[in-house]
Amino acid sequence: MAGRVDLDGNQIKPITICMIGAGGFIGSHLCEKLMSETPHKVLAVDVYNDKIKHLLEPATLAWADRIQFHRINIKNDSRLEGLIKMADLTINLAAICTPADYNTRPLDTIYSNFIDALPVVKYCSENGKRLIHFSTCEVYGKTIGAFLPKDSPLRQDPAYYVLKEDESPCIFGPIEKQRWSYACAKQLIERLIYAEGAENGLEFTIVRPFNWIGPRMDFIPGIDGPSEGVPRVLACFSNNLLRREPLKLVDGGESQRTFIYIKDAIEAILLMIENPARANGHTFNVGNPNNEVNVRQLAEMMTQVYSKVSGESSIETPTLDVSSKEFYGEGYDDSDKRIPDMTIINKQLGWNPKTALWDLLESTLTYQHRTYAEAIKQAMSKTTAN
Ligand SMILES: NC(=O)c1ccc[n+]([C@@H]2O[C@H](COP(=O)([O-])OP(=O)(O)OC[C@H]3O[C@@H](n4cnc5c(N)ncnc54)[C@H](O)[C@@H]3O)[C@@H](O)[C@H]2O)c1
Ligand SMILES: O=c1ccn([C@@H]2O[C@H](COP(=O)(O)OP(=O)(O)O[C@H]3OC[C@](O)(CO)[C@H]3O)[C@@H](O)[C@H]2O)c(=O)[nH]1
Repeated sequence: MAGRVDLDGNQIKPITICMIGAGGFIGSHLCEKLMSETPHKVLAVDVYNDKIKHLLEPATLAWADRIQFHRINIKNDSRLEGLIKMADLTINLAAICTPADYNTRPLDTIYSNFIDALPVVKYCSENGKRLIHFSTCEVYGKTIGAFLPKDSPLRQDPAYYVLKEDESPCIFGPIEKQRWSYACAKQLIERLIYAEGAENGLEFTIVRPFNWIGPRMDFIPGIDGPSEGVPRVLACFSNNLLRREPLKLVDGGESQRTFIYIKDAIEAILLMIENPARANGHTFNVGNPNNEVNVRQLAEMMTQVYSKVSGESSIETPTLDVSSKEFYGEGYDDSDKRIPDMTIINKQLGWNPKTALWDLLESTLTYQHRTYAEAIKQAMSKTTAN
């Protein structure tokens, strides 16, 4: 760790980071990276710590004096401002960010993604502290291309669907499509942060993740999360594969996504943390434009990869079509296609993603199989016995 330098050749000084939402999927990987590869300290704030337990215990771990867990709900805890004041940088990851919640719990979604983030922005601005805020690729909503006639040759032109931080519009559906409650709340907090930068000099960076996936993402229903819960697609499909049931394709599985391996994405965040002069004032897409599939192709690939890592053959009918109303309920809508433009992050931080989709699915599904296969077998045999 000695002699680490930033992208401009300057010595990197150890800093203290207040990481809100540190106990979640991204937070757990970021904490791991900061502990194992940097000298920085982390004040880890969350309501849960299961995903970072391995970093907190035992006290003999090499980084034991560099990470502290604070069980705090940022909705209503006066300790938050003190922690932000103690830190050089605040990273805010806290959010409700599973699509199944956006149309069924729209108020919680809006409060979580806008109202609860307000004090964080305010404390950073008032105390002259730097902020890295996690937004989402969903702020782009639908592509311009989605509104072109199905047979239009313009649909082949990247200008109509590649998503650019400083050019693309944010296109959401009507208000009764409550799916967009999340994207709209994220967009407004981005605008507020930008305005704090413009009017009050807040030093900020906004991150727009494009479907980061990997180990520890969400939960497996009935094992380490509620039986009726609906996580994001990686965990939904992992759950189906582990239980040997068909993978459910919402509205034909036609929506397209680009998936990036969490470990590649975390490299980008570390560059932002350690290169403030290059990252401040910017909004960055963080994704892998080379890993595009539609959801049906994702299901097929996951089925093949899971067979390989588990040694089990796939079931006779591997997928099942379901309507979005049946799966998510009233008010669901979808982003059609999400390809990140990489110009800004490339220019500012020289960062590029590395891992191909097949490879990231192989390491992720190996983890899912090792972590959950036995627990699922036991849970399923109990259900059969009852
Ligand atoms: N994973 C992705 O691909 C992705 C994509 C787009 C945007 N994002 C954004 O990145 C951030 C992190 O996402 P994630 O995938 O790690 O989600 P996650 O749900 O795993 O992590 C969020 C964490 O925030 C915590 N949290 C929520 N409300 C809180 C509160 N009031 N007080 C304290 N802690 C609270 C949760 O307990 C959880 O541990 C979110 O802001 C999300 O919108 C993620
Ligand atoms: O069993 C399932 C689950 C989902 N789908 C479809 O897969 C697409 C992707 O779904 P998911 O990963 O759950 O979420 P989104 O990509 O739509 O949204 C996320 O993007 C970033 C973030 O902001 C945070 O992670 C979040 O909002 C989608 O088309 C589902 O309908 C399926 O077919 N079967």
